[in-house]
Amino acid sequence: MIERAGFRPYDLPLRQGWASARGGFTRRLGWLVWAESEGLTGYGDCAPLPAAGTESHEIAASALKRLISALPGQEIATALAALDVECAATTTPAARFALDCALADLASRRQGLSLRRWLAPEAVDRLAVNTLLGALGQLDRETLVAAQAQGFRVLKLKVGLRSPPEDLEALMTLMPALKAPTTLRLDANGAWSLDQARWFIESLVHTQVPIESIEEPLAEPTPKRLAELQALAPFPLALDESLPTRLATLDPTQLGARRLVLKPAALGGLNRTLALARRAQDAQIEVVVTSLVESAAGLWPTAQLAGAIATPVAHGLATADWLAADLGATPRPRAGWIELPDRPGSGFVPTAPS
Ligand SMILES: O=C(O)CCC(=O)c1ccccc1C(=O)O
Ligand SMILES: [Mg+2]
Repeated sequence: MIERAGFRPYDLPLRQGWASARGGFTRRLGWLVWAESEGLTGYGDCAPLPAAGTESHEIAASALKRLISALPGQEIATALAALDVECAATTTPAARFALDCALADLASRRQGLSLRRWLAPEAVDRLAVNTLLGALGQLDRETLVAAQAQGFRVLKLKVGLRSPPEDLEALMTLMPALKAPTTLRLDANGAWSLDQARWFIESLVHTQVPIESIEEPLAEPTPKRLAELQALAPFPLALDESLPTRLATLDPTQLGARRLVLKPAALGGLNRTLALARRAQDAQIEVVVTSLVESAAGLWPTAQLAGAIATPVAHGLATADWLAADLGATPRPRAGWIELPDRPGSGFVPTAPS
């Protein structure tokens, strides 16, 4: 039975400003959520980011208050099941993710299982991850060389902050610094019209720039437009922040794109993201799991989910270094991989007593 539950706000500064075609931020604000049962504590993180498809902080705060006050006296399994009824993932995904993680952390600790194996017995222990180098226009050669020296094989860059020709020229300039098998993952965050995206992709195809994928190329990503673009691209196009709004009616075979970027904090929880991943994979659609640049309390369960999904594609989980301070130790990439520990639960342990 859950005896106590609570949440407290956090405000973590970034080491450097985050920039994307959908705007940026310089700090991450959220809440550490916890639930206690029989001497164990489970943790979750609620860190809304409306640009990524979550609710606002105001809406998340009132949902958290309501959901957390209902926990004491409930069994963990009952509370988990109640989330499906009482908390619409479509309207409050970040709040639902936080509660879901706290309860799943608690349940898996109780069973002595890592969260990933509690989610899926066939979970893997190692995750390939990309590094995120920020906006293409601000990137220098040294950063590109250093990221490869650290062992990253997929380097992610934000594009669409300037015109497509400027972005293309910057890529051509950087290309000599790329050593095989390093590839670039580009994220346009919905910056382009169909004509701009077509021009950019067709131009790229004539260069030798090794592109791994492009996330959210289109301002209006209808399946028809995406399919037209995808037919031009020898690499996957991916849907990311346009996904949460379409979740209710989502048929993975009808998206027009070959890849989905899954952010469990924007999709409303671990199990429902895992279910979506399975449906996508059954339809030959690749999936990638990424963080919301939230605290370690959210990054750990997100990485555990990626372990449960078990795909070879690099995940966007190397985001801990964007934060100048954190709530606990973070999953650390080494040579382009995150090695998940065997200990029970998500792996998150808060550094200071709250
Ligand atoms: O994919 C990654 O490497 C990190 C996650 C990431 O880029 C991201 C983080 C917060 C909000 C939006 C995005 C994005 O992919 O657009
Ligand atoms: Mg993205």
